[in-house]
Amino acid sequence: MSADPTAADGPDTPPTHEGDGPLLSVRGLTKSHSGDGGPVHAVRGIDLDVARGQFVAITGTSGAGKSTLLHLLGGLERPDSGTIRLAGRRVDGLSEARWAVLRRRRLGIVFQFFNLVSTLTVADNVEMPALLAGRGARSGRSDVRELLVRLGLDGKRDSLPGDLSGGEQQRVALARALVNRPDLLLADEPTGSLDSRGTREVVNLLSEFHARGQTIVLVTHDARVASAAERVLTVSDGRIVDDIDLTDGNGSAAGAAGLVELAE
Ligand SMILES: Nc1ncnc2c1ncn2[C@@H]1O[C@H](COP(=O)(O)OP(=O)(O)OP(=O)(O)O)[C@@H](O)[C@H]1O
Repeated sequence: MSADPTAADGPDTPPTHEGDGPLLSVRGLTKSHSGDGGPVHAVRGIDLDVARGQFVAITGTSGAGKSTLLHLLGGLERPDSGTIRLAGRRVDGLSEARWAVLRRRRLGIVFQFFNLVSTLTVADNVEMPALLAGRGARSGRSDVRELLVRLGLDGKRDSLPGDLSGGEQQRVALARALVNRPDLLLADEPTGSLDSRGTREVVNLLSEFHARGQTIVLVTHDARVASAAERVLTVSDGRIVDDIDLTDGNGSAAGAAGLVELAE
């Protein structure tokens, strides 16, 4: 992995080596939104470590603060206090421009609504982040081809997003998020607008990428989706109130049961 181009550390930050410690480390994270009746304390002091390769699902009732937390982790919103470290480097104080670089090079983000460019083909949508990250078109294209094949979308490479099913569009969004081989995939309700078939497709792909070592942090309302993860956090009123390890002790997700359920 190349040196972090976005280093935001001040002199107080001890040097760390990538690979040491958790991929993601959050301490004392808080965030309020301004609401009509005063500040809404969406995130109220979250501590969280996510190991490399871990698949973490964040669940909780509506308004619990899940999306705000995910947005903070992706630099889409700024914390009021607390620290976020990615691969040992503090990133919470990065400028907009540096967050943009970080997102392009090291993060993949998927949302409920796929945010594809409607006038670009599937292949061009997927290739876009590789081009934006300054990777040569040729290496970008071979990665795009490989991803489209792996995601079962090769036959759709020249289609426009509007001609695809919801599940297919989310697979394109997933391919776009993964094309730069991100350290961390963040997903906010990625199955929230899909039917059960689309949900199954996306969950199976997430499980497959996790099995290949992809670190994933996913927000979901859907217990079946959460059960594909190996660790499930419950957020309530801006705090983590439960942290369950679903692995069976051998490193494999007990959530395979969830996949079976989805496949029926
Ligand atoms: N931009 C905003 N401005 C004002 N309040 C906000 C904003 N975004 C979120 N909130 C409030 O912050 C709290 C947490 O919202 P958040 O969207 O993080 O919760 P959530 O758990 O993701 O909910 P849902 O599952 O419904 O998406 C809620 O009370 C919400 O109304």
